Amino acid sequence: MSIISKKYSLGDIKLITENNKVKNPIMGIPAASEPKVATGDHGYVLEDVPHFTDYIPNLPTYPNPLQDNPAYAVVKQYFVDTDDTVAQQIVVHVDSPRGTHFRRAGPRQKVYFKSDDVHACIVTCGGLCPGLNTVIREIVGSLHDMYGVTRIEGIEGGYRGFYSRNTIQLTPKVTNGIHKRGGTIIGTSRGGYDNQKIVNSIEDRGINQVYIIGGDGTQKGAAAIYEEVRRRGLKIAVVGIPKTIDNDIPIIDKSFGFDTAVEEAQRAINAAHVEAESNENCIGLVKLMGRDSGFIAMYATLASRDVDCCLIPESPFYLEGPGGLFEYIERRIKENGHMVIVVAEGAGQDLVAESRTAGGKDASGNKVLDDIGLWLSQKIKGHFKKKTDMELNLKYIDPTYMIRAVPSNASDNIYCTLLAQSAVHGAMSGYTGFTVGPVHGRECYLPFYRITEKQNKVVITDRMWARMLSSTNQPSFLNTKDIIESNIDEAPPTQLLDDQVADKTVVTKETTVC
Ligand SMILES: Nc1ncnc2c1ncn2[C@@H]1O[C@H](COP(=O)(O)OP(=O)(O)OP(=O)(O)O)[C@@H](O)[C@H]1O
Ligand SMILES: O=P(O)(O)OC[C@H]1O[C@](O)(CO)[C@@H](O)[C@@H]1O
Ligand SMILES: [Mg+2]
Repeated sequence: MSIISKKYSLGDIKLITENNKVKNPIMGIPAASEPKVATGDHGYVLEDVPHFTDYIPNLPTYPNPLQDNPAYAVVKQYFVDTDDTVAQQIVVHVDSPRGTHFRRAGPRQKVYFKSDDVHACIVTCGGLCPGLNTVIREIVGSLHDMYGVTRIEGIEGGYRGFYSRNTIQLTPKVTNGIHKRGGTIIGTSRGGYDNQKIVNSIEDRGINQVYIIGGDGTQKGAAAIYEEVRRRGLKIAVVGIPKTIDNDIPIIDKSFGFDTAVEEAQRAINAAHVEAESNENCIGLVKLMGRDSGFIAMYATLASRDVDCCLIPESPFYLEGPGGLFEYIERRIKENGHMVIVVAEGAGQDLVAESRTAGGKDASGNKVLDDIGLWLSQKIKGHFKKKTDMELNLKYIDPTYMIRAVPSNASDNIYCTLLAQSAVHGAMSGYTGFTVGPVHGRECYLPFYRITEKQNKVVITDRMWARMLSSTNQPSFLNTKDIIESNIDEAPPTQLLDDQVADKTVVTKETTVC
């Protein structure tokens, strides 16, 4: 089987199931819901993605048409070696096991589809994000220009579009230039997920490659679509492309659109700073997106250097008393005459809860948050009116939707291009039930469960948060107990950190890391 490196004998590499039962990779095919994990010498672990050959026997293969493409023919070793994998951890110690690896993305020598037989579709789900149109454009371009595929459809309006809307024909002509526009030309939505209706629609339309662009909720839905497709024994590649402006998807370096969002947030922070500087005793308060993760707020703050306080969901804070937010604001205004505060929308929700107005869930089941920006504005104004003789000026700027409605910037456009090309190469090569993304700058195929099992969060015991604190000079609002109870116990995330801790678990050849 292709998951087994040819360099190892079967005795050296074992396919492991979730229950730690070792299966002979030739005799036993893991059930769909079981992770496909192989181990090798020195603690090498491959968390692989499914392939058609796992559940459909005797499939024909074809030479990859890219070998005749003049643009790629000159590139030496253009095709990815089937044994290439990418390490999850790159900071290691001399005695570290080799650790977890993911399959490297890219074109393979053999493909599992004839170009004329491919019938692809693309769907975008969840909130908007800069770069959605670029990914759509580049999937269409990659399928058409690299593999000669001509039947590509856009599913309108998210998951529910599979069973309730007509499709849009996507061609290079239709998608040309869309990367310069924000939003998604095929529309998006929350809710409306019906697994059976979606798979029925895919099957009825004769679609055999499904590209699903969306966040954590969308990827959970994509995983379930893959399971159903596999249960029905269909040769349909189900491919996820992770999208989240909040950068809360684990494993991958960062998500597309995040850079653009941080850049766009600078405009709001600059405006807040101009207002604050020009008016007496003035606070410029900016609310940015980030339901559960404060990456946009943290990176926008670090980039700007004009921010005096950044509040995120991961770092609890309090208003009154010594070491609290009000005390810090009073000091800062006395010293400087003005200040800028950036608050992520999910910050301080425990405080707002006392006077909750929102509540409930959206169509996808996400918690509807109270407006922390408005709440904080009122609290700060109220405090200064009551407790000080200072006339306080507060300018509240809420650019939330503006930072995600813009087109993607240059670096995100390139990022989206690599994602789309990797996704198409993966599907053409027979991989399915996977999502794609960069791990330490290398595009990888990742099993769905690895990116949906938890959310990526800012680690407040990490050096990046310390850099942020030292740039604003704000108090940490934490005591030792808070720090101990914070995410310190969790495995170190991979995103945007420069001090990853090497996995020191001693892993022997027979040990599983699932
Ligand atoms: N656990 C789940 N299983 C199947 N489908 C889901 C699940 N969670 C969400 N979905 C569906 O996925 C789609 C998008 O979900 P959601 O609105 O939560 O956005 P998302 O993909 O998480 O993106 P983001 O939150 O970054 O905007 C919706 O159609 C929703 O019904
Ligand atoms: O108002 P909508 O469209 O549901 O989107 C808001 C949510 O989308 C996100 O940007 C995630 O996509 C969150 O940060 C935010 O809470
Ligand atoms: Mg989500």
